[in-house]
Amino acid sequence: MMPPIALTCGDPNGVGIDISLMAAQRLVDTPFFLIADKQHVESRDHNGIHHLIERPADVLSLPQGRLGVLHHQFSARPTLTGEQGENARDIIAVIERGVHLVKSGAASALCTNPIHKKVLVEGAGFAYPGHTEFLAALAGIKRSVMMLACDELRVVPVTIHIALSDVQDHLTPELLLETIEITHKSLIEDHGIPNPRIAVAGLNPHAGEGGTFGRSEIDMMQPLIHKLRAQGMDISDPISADTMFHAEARARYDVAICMYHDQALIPIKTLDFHGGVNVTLGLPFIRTSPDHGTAFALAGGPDANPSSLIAALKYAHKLAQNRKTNVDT
Ligand SMILES: NC(=O)c1ccc[n+]([C@@H]2O[C@H](COP(=O)([O-])OP(=O)(O)OC[C@H]3O[C@@H](n4cnc5c(N)ncnc54)[C@H](O)[C@@H]3O)[C@@H](O)[C@H]2O)c1
Ligand SMILES: N[C@H](C(=O)O)[C@H](O)COP(=O)(O)O
Repeated sequence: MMPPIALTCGDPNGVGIDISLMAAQRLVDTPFFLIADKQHVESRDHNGIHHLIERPADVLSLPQGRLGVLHHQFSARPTLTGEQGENARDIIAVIERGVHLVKSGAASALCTNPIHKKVLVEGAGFAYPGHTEFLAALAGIKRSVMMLACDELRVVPVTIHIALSDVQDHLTPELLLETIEITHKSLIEDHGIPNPRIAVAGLNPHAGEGGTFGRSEIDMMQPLIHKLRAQGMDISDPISADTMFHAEARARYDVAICMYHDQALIPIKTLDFHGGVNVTLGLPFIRTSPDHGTAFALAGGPDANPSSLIAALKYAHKLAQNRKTNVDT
């Protein structure tokens, strides 16, 4: 049997603990444990389903429907009123602990509940835009890639958490090349797609309209695409982003490489907000996350929907199985 998945609690003022409790009651055959402060979980567990564990493997002997909790001491009780900087260091430490467990083999994959970036920056001087870049640093690699996936679509933003006005400057051929290569490799090795069909979104309206509305497509993207195609990659010319996400267009590719955050995330969160999963590609370990954020207004109540977290745990389980199969064969 594979080790369980390590699930971090994220910001305890967000919905992470609530949806983790709900996921434990609904998920079958996907063992996971939550790293969180036991008092935080106790105060939100209205059905008495959590159970403290000493080590990850203990969760494998719990009855179905129980939530195994690996205690991590936090500085403060969540106020459930929004941003609270006091716990910022502990939130980061839980992510580090999750990574340690997955690197050591005690966990088969890492799944992360949402963090609030501003809370971590202001409360602990967090030096990363999000999990994606922090996990690359903890793994000791230069770059990781963010992909969001649902049944109908996979999208990769090349630039992520930067101001729209900075996108053009950050969009270099090196960044585009690294992003496409990491995505291509992961789709083959982790996702079992032997020859992934890659669609590339243009940066400008109408993909630049032949240079009329911008030249990034002609000067930066096209030469790189020609080179990759000559190497055998199934990759499109820059496509006008406004016409690449309807059903017939989506059927023509396995992943859409998008130039900035919202170009990628608006279509997928519109199509399937509650089924979307955020996956980090290029790491030596598996990491997934729900596609939503901390949803502070819903924390502590019954209204948060656990579907995206459940999808993320299933996705992590599937990728862990694929990696195990690759190693075994
Ligand atoms: N993986 C992550 O750590 C992650 C992902 C996205 C956003 N964030 C962070 O979350 C914070 C809040 O971001 P936001 O307000 O833009 O997005 P959000 O996803 O937290 O909320 C957007 C809307 O969706 C609703 N919503 C979110 N999750 C839901 C759920 N499980 N069930 C029902 N409704 C849900 C919210 O109530 C809100 O109306 C920001 O700091 C952002 O950076 C973190
Ligand atoms: N860009 C993601 C989203 O909007 O859903 C999100 O902020 C997650 O980022 P990390 O996984 O890097 O924390």
